[in-house]
Amino acid sequence: MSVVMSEPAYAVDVVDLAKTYRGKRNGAPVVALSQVSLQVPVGAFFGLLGPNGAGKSTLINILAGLVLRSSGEARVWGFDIDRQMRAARRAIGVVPQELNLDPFFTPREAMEVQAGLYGVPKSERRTDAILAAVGLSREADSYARSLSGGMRRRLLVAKAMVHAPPVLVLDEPTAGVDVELRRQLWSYLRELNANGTTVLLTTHYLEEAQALCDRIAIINHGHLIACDSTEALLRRLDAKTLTVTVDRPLTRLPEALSGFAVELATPQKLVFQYPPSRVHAGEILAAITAAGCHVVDVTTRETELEDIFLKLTSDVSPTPQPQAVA
Ligand SMILES: Nc1ncnc2c1ncn2[C@@H]1O[C@H](COP(=O)(O)OP(=O)(O)OP(=O)(O)O)[C@@H](O)[C@H]1O
Repeated sequence: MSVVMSEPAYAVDVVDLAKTYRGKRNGAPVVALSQVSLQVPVGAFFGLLGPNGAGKSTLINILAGLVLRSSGEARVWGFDIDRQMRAARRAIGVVPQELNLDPFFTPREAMEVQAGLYGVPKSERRTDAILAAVGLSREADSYARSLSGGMRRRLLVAKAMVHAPPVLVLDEPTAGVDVELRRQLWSYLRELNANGTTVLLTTHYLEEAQALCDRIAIINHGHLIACDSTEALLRRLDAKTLTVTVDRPLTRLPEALSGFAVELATPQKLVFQYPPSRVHAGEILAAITAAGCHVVDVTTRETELEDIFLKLTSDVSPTPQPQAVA
């Protein structure tokens, strides 16, 4: 079954989405999502980031039809998740966080069962091709219980792709996957994305989001606190670090450097923090020379997503607001 659905305005469109879980054993209700609005463009590689308990799984489980929203709107590939539920579910493939595989099914059997669930005609099934793409051809007929954690994770990705959905959603796809397999999975996801699949993933790994995603949304305590292109998010901090080793020990900062945010990390090492949009590293190096020092070594550190993430998530209050319970 190929993707014949016409192209919508957005692959995923969420408006004012809110979810409050009933409290467990008469406990207070838990606000998991609060008025979240975001759009995932068609063809995007979109990262949903946030600390533990931020509401990431709740959001994707609502899109997948596994959790009922309390209020707001959600569309997958233009289909309303309630009013056009069947079409919305066909448009999405979900790779869950838990490795929930039947241990007595082989990967081939698991794929066939999944294809049957989605009503994919036998002639249109691509079991072998998908298993090959995720590197599981050799294990196609082994019991799932004999697969390693990384292989199981890849089988889950393969299962989510049986009905060739235009949108693939992955909840923490590389949790517990070793570096080598993580790279393999990344390259498979990149390939899928390059071939037109819109990918939405949640991750704790900022490095992962930075490496893969062209757009990133950050949620914290159920609130959307940023949604931008990865590049713009990185630019937002406008901060770089330049570490300069000079040829002689300094007892104090030279006068010529007083206009910079700089500190002496060691007698021969100066650490500068500067906004690259307004200050060029060359100006700093020229000032060091003007101060009578020779530069022996220079290193720079770019802003990383982690810096922005820490900055953004540190100033949002965790106080949950009681709302209507679904
Ligand atoms: N079924 C449930 N019943 C009650 N509370 C829930 C339920 N599922 C999630 N929650 C709560 O909702 C909040 C958001 O949880 P969610 O799993 O969506 O976060 P997350 O960002 O995916 O976290 P993690 O990264 O740890 O998976 C948390 O406070 C969580 O305890």
